[in-house]
Amino acid sequence: MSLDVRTVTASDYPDWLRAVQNGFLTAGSPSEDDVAERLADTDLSRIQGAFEAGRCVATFRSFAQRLTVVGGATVPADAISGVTVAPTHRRRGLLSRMMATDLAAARERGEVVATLIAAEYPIYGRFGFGPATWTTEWEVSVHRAGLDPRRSGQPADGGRIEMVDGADVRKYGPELHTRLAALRPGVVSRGERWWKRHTGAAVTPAHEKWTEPFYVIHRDADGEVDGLMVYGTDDKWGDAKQPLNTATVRDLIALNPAAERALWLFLCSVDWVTTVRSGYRAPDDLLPLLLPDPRAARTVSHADWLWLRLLDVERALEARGYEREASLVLDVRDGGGVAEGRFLLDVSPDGTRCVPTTRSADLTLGAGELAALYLGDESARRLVDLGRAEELRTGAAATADAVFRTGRRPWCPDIF
Ligand SMILES: CC(=O)SCCNC(=O)CCNC(=O)[C@H](O)C(C)(C)COP(=O)(O)OP(=O)(O)OC[C@H]1O[C@@H](n2cnc3c(N)ncnc32)[C@H](O)[C@@H]1OP(=O)(O)O
Repeated sequence: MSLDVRTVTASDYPDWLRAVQNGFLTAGSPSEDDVAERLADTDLSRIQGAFEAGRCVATFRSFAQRLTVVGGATVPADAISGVTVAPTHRRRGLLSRMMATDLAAARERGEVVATLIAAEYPIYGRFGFGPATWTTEWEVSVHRAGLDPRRSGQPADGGRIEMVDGADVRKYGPELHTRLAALRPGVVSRGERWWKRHTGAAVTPAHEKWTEPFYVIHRDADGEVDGLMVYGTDDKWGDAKQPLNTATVRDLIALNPAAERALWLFLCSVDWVTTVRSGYRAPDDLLPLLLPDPRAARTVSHADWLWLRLLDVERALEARGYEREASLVLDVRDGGGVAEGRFLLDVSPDGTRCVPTTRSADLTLGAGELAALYLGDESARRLVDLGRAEELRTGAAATADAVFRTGRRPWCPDIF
């Protein structure tokens, strides 16, 4: 039977969406409302499908995104999502084919990186991606945390926590997120639909159950909104009538440590809440260490999160900021792909320059390893010790670490 791999049309879209849903192991088809709402927010020219006998058997989607890099600039990113191949058609190269088409188009459009959240670790390294941010989720036993149970949920520094509703979150959230993006490498842009979906103002897919969460904002002492938290609770009680609620954070944006601290302490002060589940946070979030007893926070998940693929090494390395001056020659291996080459990174008071060079290399590494270093999270020394990078000049890994690494780790709050 012949297989047609092509760009999807509006009439293909319901079946394409059904294939995505089924590929992610949810049976059935999406509702007409869900299809219509997603279609309105979709650039069909960036959606690929493989069709056989009139049925979609593989899916691939990309969309325009901005990624914050070290120093606060953003670069245009090719965000990849909805990658599925039906179990009947796996391991015949369909993903490889659609990925090659998409990355070539992204490079043509001038996008600097490609981004994705990997369903499984082993899938995307072969396509030049590397894990650029990691995430940690904690579960806090509130009674063990050593917090004074008599304290109020309000901060003592003049700031204020207010309970609000979904419409307030749609009002304050986008600007807060934009301000967060200027501060934190790894943050990716959020469209309007994200805010609607996460505040109950969009159609809920038939297979998902929407429950209204609680919404709170934090104001600083001048009344300016500088934090936001969305959390749900589960209404659990013990046999002897003890409250045993778990509060699970769905979203938490804090523009400064005071707001971050106030939001966590607020949640740990809600009566009946005995467990706080943090949601996916930066591995160096303030949460565990701000508690008097950080061991009350058990790590329940720690894993790779945002994967990156550099599409334009020169623009990518010139876009980010560096803590110190440097001159480093990187030999990047990319299987002949777009990141392949030898590049001189020159950081000086006059600015940053990254250009192809014939000078001898200091460090040689794969495209995925360069992606892992790019936002400052990975250590060049560790990559050399793992045998994934080679130091051609003594001290080059230490220089790379001094140049690339950051004080706080990059973090991507979103899944897409
Ligand atoms: C960004 C996102 O959307 S993440 C979501 C990814 N999707 C899923 O996890 C849904 C379930 N899985 C699938 O739909 C499919 O198995 C996919 C999309 C992961 C892979 O699609 P395929 O068409 O089978 O991949 P393709 O045939 O191009 O494989 C290319 C290579 O990757 C390897 N590979 C593919 N998937 C995996 C995997 N899950 N684990 C390990 N290796 C893998 C293949 O073995 C092949 O290796 P080879 O070149 O050495 O032979």
